[in-house]
Amino acid sequence: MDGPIFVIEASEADSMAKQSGLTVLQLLPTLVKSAQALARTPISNYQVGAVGLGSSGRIFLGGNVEFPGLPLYHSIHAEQFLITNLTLNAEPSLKYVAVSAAPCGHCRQFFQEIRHAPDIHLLITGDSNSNHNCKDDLANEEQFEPMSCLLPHRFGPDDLLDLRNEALEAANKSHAPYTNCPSGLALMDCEGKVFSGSYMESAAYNPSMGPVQAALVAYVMGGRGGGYDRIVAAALVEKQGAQARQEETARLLLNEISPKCEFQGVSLCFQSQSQSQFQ
Ligand SMILES: O=c1ccn([C@H]2C[C@H](O)[C@@H](CO)O2)c(=O)[nH]1
Ligand SMILES: [Zn+2]
Repeated sequence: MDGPIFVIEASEADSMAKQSGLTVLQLLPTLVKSAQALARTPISNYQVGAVGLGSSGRIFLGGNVEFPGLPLYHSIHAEQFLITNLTLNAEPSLKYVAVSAAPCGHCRQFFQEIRHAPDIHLLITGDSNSNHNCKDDLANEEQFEPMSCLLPHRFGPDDLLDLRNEALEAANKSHAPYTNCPSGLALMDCEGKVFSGSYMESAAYNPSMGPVQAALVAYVMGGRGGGYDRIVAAALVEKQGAQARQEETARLLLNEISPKCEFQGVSLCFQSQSQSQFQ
């Protein structure tokens, strides 16, 4: 039984384009309607279609999916469907996307996880009534907008990696003579400013200062009086198998004061007893 089509092979995409006298790029918006037809929208009856061209020349389709009886956040956006489709099919990278409606903020952020995200180009076709098959209205490359315009000042995986390096640097500055379990935590605010803190142990144990508290001191001092909700990401680096683990307690505190903060816990091996070997 032939089911709905979610992936078009490169050779098939080529011949489809040739048959319609189009380039493969121009073919994308003409497929948006087919992508919309893949949507499962029992709640909104609002069908979003997303069509993507990968570096292999394959074309991928995605539609939004809603689940009645559950909170709305269980829904899958068409863009997320598309990106998942690419991942499931091991597509190396996404180059161009045509989508029936402007992607929401979450989707723009979700696109950032893809390799070379700022270079992905996107075209918003409008609803299914707009006719991109029309020869006078053929999509050309300039009509596709780069993701860097759709989401300026991006927060991407590199930021989190930078944050991890900051946390590592802070861990190296720890004072942990009693457990030999150094740790460091770096926070990032919504402007991209980073605040880091190092673990400091006390001979009386309990007065020890956790890396999350130390980083929050840095934030309170340097964060221009802003609320904790301005903290968007945190990275913690600590020793693998540490007997004094910080991750759970750091998560607990940050979850409480800044629930939307993205948290990354990293446990790393020591190569020797020396803290300078921490990596
Ligand atoms: O970027 C967006 C925004 C919304 N939707 C879907 C979610 C829901 O099913 C419907 C109404 O919001 O549209 C998408 O697919 N992508
Ligand atoms: Zn969305």
